[in-house]
Order: sequence, then C-alpha cells, then structure tokens
Amino acid sequence: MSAGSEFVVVANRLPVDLETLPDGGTRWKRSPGGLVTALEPILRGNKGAWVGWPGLPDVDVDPIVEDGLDLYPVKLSAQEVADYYEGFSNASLWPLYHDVIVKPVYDRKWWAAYVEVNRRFADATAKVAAQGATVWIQDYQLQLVPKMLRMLRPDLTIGFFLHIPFPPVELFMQMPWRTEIVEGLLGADLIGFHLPGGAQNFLYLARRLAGQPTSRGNVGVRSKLGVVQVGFRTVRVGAFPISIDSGQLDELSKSKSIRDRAKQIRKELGNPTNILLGVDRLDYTKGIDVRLNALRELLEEDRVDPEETVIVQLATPSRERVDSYVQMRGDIEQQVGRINGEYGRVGHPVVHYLHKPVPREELLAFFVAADLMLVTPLRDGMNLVAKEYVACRSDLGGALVLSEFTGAAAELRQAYLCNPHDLDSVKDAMIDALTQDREAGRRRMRALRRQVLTHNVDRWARSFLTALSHGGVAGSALMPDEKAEDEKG
Ligand SMILES: Nc1ncnc2c1ncn2[C@@H]1O[C@H](COP(=O)(O)OP(=O)(O)O)[C@@H](O)[C@H]1O
Ligand SMILES: O=P(O)(O)OC[C@H]1O[C@H](O[C@H]2O[C@H](CO)[C@@H](O)[C@H](O)[C@H]2O)[C@H](O)[C@@H](O)[C@@H]1O
Repeated sequence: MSAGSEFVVVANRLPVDLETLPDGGTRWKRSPGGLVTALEPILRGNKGAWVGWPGLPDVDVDPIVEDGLDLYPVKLSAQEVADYYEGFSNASLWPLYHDVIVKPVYDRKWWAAYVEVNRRFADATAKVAAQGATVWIQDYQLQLVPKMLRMLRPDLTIGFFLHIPFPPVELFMQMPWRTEIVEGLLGADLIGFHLPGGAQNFLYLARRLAGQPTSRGNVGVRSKLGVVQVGFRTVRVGAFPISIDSGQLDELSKSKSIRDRAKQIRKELGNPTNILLGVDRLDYTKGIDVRLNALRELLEEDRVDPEETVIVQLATPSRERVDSYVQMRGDIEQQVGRINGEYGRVGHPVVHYLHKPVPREELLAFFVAADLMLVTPLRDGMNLVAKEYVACRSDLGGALVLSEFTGAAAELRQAYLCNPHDLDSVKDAMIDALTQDREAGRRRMRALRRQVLTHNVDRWARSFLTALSHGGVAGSALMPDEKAEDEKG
C-alpha cells in the first residue's frame, strides 16, 4: 500500500454510478444530485481521493486510480442497500430532516445496518488516508463516521458537511438514536451546515443530548463559528452555503451550440410565449406537485393561456424502491395527465414531462430557453438548480420563482419568493414573474447573477477547508478572506 492520500472525500456515492446494461454488462454514469455536482470539480482540482458506494449492490470494484482523482469503492450488499440506504437514510433520516413532510419510519434493523455500513466507510477511509491527512465526510448517510474514524485514526483532521437541513429540537427528538447521531458528528473537528439555523439547531442539541458545553452566540455565514467543547477537543460548527461552478456554466451557456439548441427547443415546443421549467430529482421534498397544482388553478382561472404556455418538467428518477417515492411518482404522473387531459390539444400538450436524467448540455439549453424557472420545494437544504438557472442567464432574461423553504432563498433574495404551503402565494409569484416589466426583470437577474457568480463552489470549499485547517476559538474563527469581507460590511 502506498503512503495514502492527503485529501479524502467520503460520501455515500462515488461521483460516478455503475449501471447494468441490457446485455448484463456494466458502465459508469454520472451520479445524481447536487452533492456530486458541487464536489467533483473541487476534487479534480485538488488531486484527492473519494471513498464511496459505486451505486449497484453486491459488486466488487477495484479502486480506480486516475490522474487527479482516485476512487475507492465501498461494497454494499442488496440487503444493506435496502436497510442502510433506502431504509435508515432515506425513509428515516431524510423525511425527519425535511420537516417530516412524510412520516419517518424508525426500524431497529435499519439502524443496525446504518451503524455497520458507517463502520465500513470509516475502515475504508482509515486505510486510504495518509498520516495527518484531511478527511471531508459528506452528508446524512454517514453521520457516525466522524467518531468512528477518529477512534481509528486520531492523527487525521476531520471535517463533516451536512447537505440537507438540520432539524429543530422538536423534530430531532423523535429519532430513537438521537444521542448516538449527535455524538457521531462530534467526532469531527468542524461540522458545516448550509445555513446558520442548522448550525444553531445542532449547538442546542449538542448541549442537550451530549451534555457538552457550547458557545451561545449567533453563528454567521462563513464567519463566527460556534464551538462545542468535547473533553479536551474543540469542535467547531459553522454555516457554509454550497454553490456551483458558476463561471463554467456561464461560459458554457453562452456557447453557440447551446444557444442554438435553446432556440430549437422553443421551436419544438411550438414557439409558445411562455416556457415554464422544473428540473429536479423526483423527490417529494421538491414540490413538483405544488407547481403543477398552481399551474392547473391558473389555467382554470384563465390567468394563464394554455395556447401560449407550456411547462417542461424534467425529473431524474430517484430512490425508486422507497414507498413514499413510488406513491409520489404515481401522484405526479396523474397530475400531468389531468392537466394535459383538460387543457392540452392533440400534438400540443401543456405539460412535457420526462422521467429520466437529461444530458448536461441539453439541461443548460433548457435553462437558456426557459422564461420562468419554477423551484418550489417544501424544504431543501440548498437547491443548486436555482443557482444553475441564474448562472445560465447572461442575457438577463427569464425569471426565477423560488420557495422560501430552500437554502438558496437566503442568498437569492431578488427571486420571486413564495411560500409553497400557500398555493395563492405560488400562483401570485408565477403571475408576477410572467408579467414582469422587461427592465425590472433584467435588474433582478443582474443582482441574482452577481450573487451566484461571486459565490461559487470553489469559494464554498475554500471557506470550509480554510476553517478546518485553521482551528480557533468561539466567535473568532473567521477565515482570512471572509474577515476582509466582513469588515467591508
Ligand atoms: N432531470 C435532470 N436531468 C439532469 N440533471 C438533473 C436533473 N434534475 C436535476 N439534475 C441535476 O442534479 C442536481 C440537483 O441538485 P440540487 O438542486 O441541489 O438537489 P438534490 O441534490 O437534492 O437533487 C443539479 O446539478 C441538477 O442540474
Ligand atoms: O444519492 P441520492 O440518494 O440519489 O440523492 C442525491 C443527492 O441528494 C441530496 O442532495 C443535497 O445536496 C445538495 C448539494 O449540497 C443540496 O443543494 C440539496 O438541497 C440536497 O438535497 C443529498 O443530500 C445527497 O447526499 C445525495 O447524493
């Protein structure tokens, strides 16, 4: 075995998924979701290693050692995929952390699998990391890994980032293994959340459940870290809103091929006045049903003309064997059928719905073509789609309707913000955006773009990793470049 990697990312998934082909063979494809979108460019730039599951059960895959990014697969059995991934991660933790939109299920067998698989990830990471390396553990599937890894390798610097919301005490206390989870996270040196609210929730729970003294002041954005004292160790807690490779998207979206494809998409849709767009994993948190209901009511009330309006909903399949996802897919497809049945014509549906991932360039062309981007989650840690849309609108055209319940809403204040629990609020935001004055729309988009282009994914990673490497004390752990920014106000 070589000396190991100096920088290791640990995430449930590798950035690529193995998929089975009809002839029984396999091939790699890009993994779904925003975590991979955000981290892949950073790791390539940092010559790191990535420890994760290759996406298929029961497969033995050798490490892939490439120039720039080494991949270390962790094998999961079919039973572990059912119990650890579909069960505890996505039917217990996911709904609990997303405001219990659906009822979380707590199952002792799932918890046992979660512990076992977290141990396997910790063991695999301990083998890959060089002496004194920095390890960055990602997300809710791996909340026990920080403590397990610290016990195996006290020499490592360990960061943890949660990509989904961290719930308030009233909800978190439902979790039968709440203390184990908080203590698992406290194995890290730095715990990051998208928003100060999540960090604040965690500090409270660390006091209450782990009985550790914590700082009491407010956590800031990329500044003013909170502190938990765990024996002689200081664990820091902060807010680091994630972003995208906005510069790259901006460039790509200006290319002739994407501009041409955007025009062609408009033509293929019958040159409507308004193209509405939704782009999501097919997940009940994303509020796809909310936007379809809002549109149906607007059509019913004659506030939107079905002859001049189409909506394109691109939905990537996700967690397809989890009951709540099966149920939701059926409901959404029924809604699509209902709108088309009532308001479409032959050859002219109102809703264009795809249940498959769309290639990256094609997706960018849809962003360029869309007059109105609908991002209406009931709860979302960040939502990178909202930022991707903005990054692709160098023409200053288009408008963004954005749920207040996304992490992105804290930054994208010039979007048409709405409350997805209040259908009238969503409908009004859609109408305001569709009828916006051209100049006012351009001003909003310019402001949104300034935010997204200056706060890119590189800055997110840098601010987290700088804080991780600096150490420091309560309230004073400001990163150097953020300090200057803070002083400017
Ligand atoms: N239908 C789709 N086809 C291709 N990519 C998609 C599709 N839906 C979502 N994506 C991509 O997946 C990522 C989703 O990230 P995000 O909005 O943060 O939500 P999540 O990580 O919960 O899925 C984005 O990079 C987005 O472009
Ligand atoms: O791996 P899957 O089960 O297929 O799910 C895909 C990813 O979904 C979640 O993404 C979150 O991370 C984004 C980036 O920080 C954020 O913008 C979004 O709001 C979150 O929902 C999940 O957290 C990832 O672990 C999954 O890989």
